[in-house]
Amino acid sequence: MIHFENVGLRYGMGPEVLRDLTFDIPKGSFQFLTGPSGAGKTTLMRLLFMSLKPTRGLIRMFGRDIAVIPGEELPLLRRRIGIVFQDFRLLDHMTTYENVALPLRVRGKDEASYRSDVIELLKWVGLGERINVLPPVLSGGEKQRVAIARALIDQPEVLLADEPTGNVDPPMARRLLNLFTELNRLGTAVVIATHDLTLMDRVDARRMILTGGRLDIHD
Ligand SMILES: Nc1ncnc2c1ncn2[C@@H]1O[C@H](COP(=O)(O)OP(=O)(O)OP(=O)(O)O)[C@@H](O)[C@H]1O
Repeated sequence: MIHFENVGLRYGMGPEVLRDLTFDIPKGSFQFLTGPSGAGKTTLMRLLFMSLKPTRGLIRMFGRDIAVIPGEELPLLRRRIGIVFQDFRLLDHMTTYENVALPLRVRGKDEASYRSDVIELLKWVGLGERINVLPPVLSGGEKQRVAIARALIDQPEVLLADEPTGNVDPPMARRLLNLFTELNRLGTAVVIATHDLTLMDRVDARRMILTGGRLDIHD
């Protein structure tokens, strides 16, 4: 579903941050992306979301070479991907409920068809009491859970989550991990960037380890 071949990336005239990355993300697979701080995890997530283009090599997303995809088609391809950014990127003028419902609204779905699903998911991530508030009054951990709910609500083909448990306590981290494994069971390919070893030890999943811009994969 996603294919990288000899991919390299540098920012501006700087050194290569990612080097010679060759790997596949198969349909329905589950993988952790890990490595020391500054190794390039967020950069790789941005390549996977097509918000950065590689400076060399080939990337195929859903069978298409991203170098030749017209810019106006990218938003459509990105809709097949759920993403949790490290900085959450919630819309501050919309309530928790509206933020989570947004991907469904963008698709033109009728609110009556999804309202109860959105509320159920918000309850599952512990935000049942925060449904009608605006993001600026939420804590960091609450914002993170809204961002996760928004990424999951439409059962994307791929889920990319950058440190999705970085702001929550261990029981909530386990609960969120259960949500990711359940989504994966339903067919979504999941990529979770994390430093959290105890989290990784809970799932028998592929580990993609970035060190100094190079990738090692342990199946
Ligand atoms: N916009 C940018 N311009 C220039 N250099 C950048 C930019 N973003 C990241 N870098 C550099 O690229 C390297 C990889 O950064 P990246 O954020 O991808 O690492 P990371 O593994 O996600 O780190 P962390 O675990 O601390 O979040 C770092 O050396 C960083 O300084």
